[in-house]
Amino acid sequence: MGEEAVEFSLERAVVDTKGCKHSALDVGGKTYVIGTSDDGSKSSTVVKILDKLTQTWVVPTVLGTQPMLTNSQSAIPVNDEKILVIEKGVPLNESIWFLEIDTPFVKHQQKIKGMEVVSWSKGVIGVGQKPVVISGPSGVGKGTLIAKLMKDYPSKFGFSVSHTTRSPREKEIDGVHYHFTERSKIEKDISEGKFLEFAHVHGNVYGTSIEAVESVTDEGKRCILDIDVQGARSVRASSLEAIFIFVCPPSFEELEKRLRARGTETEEQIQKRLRNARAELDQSNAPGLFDHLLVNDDLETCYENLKKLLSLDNDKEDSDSIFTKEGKETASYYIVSKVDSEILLQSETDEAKNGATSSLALDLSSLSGGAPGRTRGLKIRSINSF
Ligand SMILES: Nc1ncnc2c1ncn2[C@@H]1O[C@H](COP(=O)(O)OP(=O)(O)OP(=O)(O)O)[C@@H](O)[C@H]1O
Ligand SMILES: Nc1nc2c(ncn2[C@@H]2O[C@H](COP(=O)(O)O)[C@@H](O)[C@H]2O)c(=O)[nH]1
Repeated sequence: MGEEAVEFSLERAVVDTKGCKHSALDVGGKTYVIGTSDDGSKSSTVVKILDKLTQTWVVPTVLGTQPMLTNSQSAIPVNDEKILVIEKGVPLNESIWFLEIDTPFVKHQQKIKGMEVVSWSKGVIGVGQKPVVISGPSGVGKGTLIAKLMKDYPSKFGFSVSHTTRSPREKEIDGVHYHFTERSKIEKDISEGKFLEFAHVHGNVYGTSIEAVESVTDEGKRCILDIDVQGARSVRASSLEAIFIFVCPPSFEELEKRLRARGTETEEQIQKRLRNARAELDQSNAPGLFDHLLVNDDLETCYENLKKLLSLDNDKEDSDSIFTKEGKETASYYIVSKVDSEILLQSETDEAKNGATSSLALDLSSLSGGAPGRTRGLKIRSINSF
């Protein structure tokens, strides 16, 4: 744990050290100082914590995708678990960040790392559609069904590109089908909290990075994950709200036939996959794990059933669009106050001062997700005056 003397003075909410603006906030028995450090060549975001009882400073391990707080920022505690930080001078939908200081994710990381941990989570306006987890034994046809979906609805769905330590098959492209990676690299990234889930599957490591899922949702698409049952279980236990579908074969014999006909595995690998398939099929009915079971007997029938589950017969517009319009503005906002679950923001820029959006209310009542991924569900509305 990095304890050190720091030259901050904490008399005001914003402290100015060596020309850099820092926000200092009291939450519980601690003071959190958030700002930038400039070593001359590049600036980076820093977080330091003062334990007010012992008067010791700690530099915590910082997880999550970090903001580049190159401009000044304003901050306010949302509750005992997180601090809202708004960076000034960038479009609103790029400027909202949460510093998680005592959420379940942060507590868990503190326990496993045995040190002070905080985590950044980017705030996103709107919720996006729930990702879809598709699981089932190797050879059942998950990839075939997903490929059909992506071909028919390229603007609606995006694939979560997993990382794996297995070797590429003929025609598999790095970055498209998988990120093919070294075991030491994936293990390092997992230990740094960059993965939503990972599992040892058929003798290799497979994992879904947080970025793989979040980048698809950021594009306004619904994310599809093709992962094994262990992975599905981990995602269920995570903060990601998703729909879980298990694809079953019509029979074990048919599964074996498909796996052999695919011709991508050695006999030894096929035997291993079939052994694992029995265990996966046993878990398909585990209470609270899968929302839907789909039998992939006739491919076209199964595909039609999958489309029904995903309501593709019902072409509703994404209701998020009504919340995202305001987020594109490049006004520079600062936090005025917190009223119930709303944060009131005031613009500093001239053009917004004269316009209808000089004041905004940021509604935090329906947040979802959170570190190590994005915090979604923010809503904003214009208000004329406070
Ligand atoms: N309904 C079906 N009837 C007959 N063959 C099928 C059907 N669905 C898929 N297949 C074939 O079965 C083989 C396995 O399918 P696929 O590769 O999609 O399985 P998978 O579940 O994605 O496997 P893995 O988990 O190993 O990636 C492929 O050759 C595919 O063409
Ligand atoms: N837990 C995870 N499982 C994954 C992931 N990506 C793929 N998989 C599963 O692995 C097996 C084998 O895949 P293959 O491409 O080698 O045939 C299959 O069941 C996939 O669903 C992942 O990121 N996490």
